[in-house]
Amino acid sequence: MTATHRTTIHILGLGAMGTVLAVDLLRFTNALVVPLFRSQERLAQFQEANGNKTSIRKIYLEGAPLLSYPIERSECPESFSKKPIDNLVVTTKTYQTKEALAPYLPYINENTNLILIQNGLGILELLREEIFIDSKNRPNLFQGVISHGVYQDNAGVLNHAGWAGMKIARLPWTDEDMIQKKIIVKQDLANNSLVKLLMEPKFAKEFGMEHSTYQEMLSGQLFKFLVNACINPVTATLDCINGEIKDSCGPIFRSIIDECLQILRLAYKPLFEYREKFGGNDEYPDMNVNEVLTTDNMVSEVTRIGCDINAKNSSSMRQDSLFLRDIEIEFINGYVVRLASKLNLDPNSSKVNKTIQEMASLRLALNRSRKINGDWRSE
Ligand SMILES: NC(=O)C1=CN([C@@H]2O[C@H](COP(=O)(O)OP(=O)(O)OC[C@H]3O[C@@H](n4cnc5c(N)ncnc54)[C@H](OP(=O)(O)O)[C@@H]3O)[C@@H](O)[C@H]2O)C=CC1
Ligand SMILES: CC(C)(CO)C(=O)C(=O)O
Repeated sequence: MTATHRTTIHILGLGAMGTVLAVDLLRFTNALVVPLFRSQERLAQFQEANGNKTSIRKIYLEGAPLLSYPIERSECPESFSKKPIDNLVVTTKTYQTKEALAPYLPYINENTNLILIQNGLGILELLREEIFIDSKNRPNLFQGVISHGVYQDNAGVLNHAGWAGMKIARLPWTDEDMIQKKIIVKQDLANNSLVKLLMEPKFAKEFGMEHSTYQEMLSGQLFKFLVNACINPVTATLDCINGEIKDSCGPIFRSIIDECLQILRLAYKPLFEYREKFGGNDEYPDMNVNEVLTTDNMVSEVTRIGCDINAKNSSSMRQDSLFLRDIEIEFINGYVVRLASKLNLDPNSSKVNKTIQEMASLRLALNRSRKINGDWRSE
């Protein structure tokens, strides 16, 4: 009798997103889920505090069940098996990616499948230009655009608050490969171990997985990017809950979105010209981003998703700012500023996003200063 094959998947970043993924992989697949911790000390903390289990409370479900699953094997740089990595999930914050990957680079090769499950843009450029420079040794790269909402409560429990699924696609290492044929999706679903695992029917249904071409996923990624470019820095700077600004956020969201779209249309030209070039060609999926990614539509959609659907949510950037953690601004509004510079545009073309970036960073600095010097308002 042949032993059942088990896919091994390493998770770099067992935080909110890493945990929500790990728990459902353990619930619905027979994968060997191996978290990679930053140090021996952090690994020991996990084992002592959690009894080698990963847990999450599904508060969107009746009774808000707490789900816990044993972790068979955990590793860190010191204890790593030193064998080639088959499948690697990166669920660290964007600004932690390079440092987190560093100890494992010798074990990532052209047979490794690596998926980024992160908000924002700019990590692909970081991987291409600073980490996987040798094109012959680059892993198969994928992106996950995740819309589940997870926060850690005061008791330290992770709460899965919003169920909203995840889109995945193979990332192109070069801009020339940005537009993919439908056959790429079929081939990965049939042959790629990571895609096969993430698209296993029970898991895919429960986690809301959608597997598509890069251009289809990118359209969703830019949509989510505009949501984050508005909600995250504005609520962090104002220190408010998302829904509080619902009736007054229109002008600032319009300024941010209008400037973002002017720059994104230049940087992702093939995507915005897609319908003209590939419309009617059955080898490619039908898609028209120009109907969705418009300023008027996105002001309405960002307000609906950010201030209606997520009205009671504290944005992840406000949470990071309140807890004095670094914020992901460099990979959201800061990315737009860098993109404008890379495209040799006039600095004024990204003035709004630069100011938003500076204000969010100033708010974090103020929160940190108040922690050290006290809050002068109460003196
Ligand atoms: N939370 C949410 O609801 C959503 C988050 N996202 C995005 O997902 C991404 C991850 O966010 P989230 O899960 O909330 O972040 P968290 O801060 O909850 O998790 C990040 C994890 O990465 C770990 N980590 C950091 N550096 C290293 C390292 N060098 N080696 C190993 N592990 C490391 C951290 O561990 P340690 O404790 O040791 O620092 C932490 O457990 C972000 O881009 C975020 O914007 C997207 C949609 C929703
Ligand atoms: C959707 C939104 C804006 C919810 O707050 C989010 O993704 C975040 O907070 O990072």
